[in-house]
Amino acid sequence: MSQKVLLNTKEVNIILHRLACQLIEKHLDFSNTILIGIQPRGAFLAKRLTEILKEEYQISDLKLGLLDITFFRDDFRRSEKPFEANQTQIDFLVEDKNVVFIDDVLYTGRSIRAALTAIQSFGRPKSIELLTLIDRRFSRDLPIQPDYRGRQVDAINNEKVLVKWKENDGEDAVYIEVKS
Ligand SMILES: O=c1cc[nH]c(=O)[nH]1
Repeated sequence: MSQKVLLNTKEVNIILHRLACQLIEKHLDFSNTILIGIQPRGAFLAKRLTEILKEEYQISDLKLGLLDITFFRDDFRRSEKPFEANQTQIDFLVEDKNVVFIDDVLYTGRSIRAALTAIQSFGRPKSIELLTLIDRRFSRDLPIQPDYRGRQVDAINNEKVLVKWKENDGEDAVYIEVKS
């Protein structure tokens, strides 16, 4: 197994700021917008973007929720091991809101398909967009594409993209891991 750096700490930081600015361009004061981090790893990205939007761009009216998709996965019944569910925390109405799903890696699109089903329990959003830090190009099983992307990467099937966050993994960085 070998690892190569795709994005270092500085590059991750620059991309986070760009993504925050792109969200501001589209959502202005965020009064009608809800950011939803897809559990588990999208939550780190969603929290980071929220911090940047609040602290560096003075967006005060931000609503951040976390969505667990475990029971909505299409392989849920196929797994031999029990899945471990994460917390869903959405403390506001989703009805008629502009929702932005936030996840770290977009790969097959199946997690986002599950999230589209899961969010329906909370109401009917006006719109749903997708923001991802890493878009693994040509890897999709479903017709799902990001509206905001940090970096697009062509990774082949024996490669895995690993996104690390300093609060959880000790550093902000993205690696490509090649299984030998
Ligand atoms: O490469 C991949 C694919 C899905 N999820 C990841 O975290 N990495």
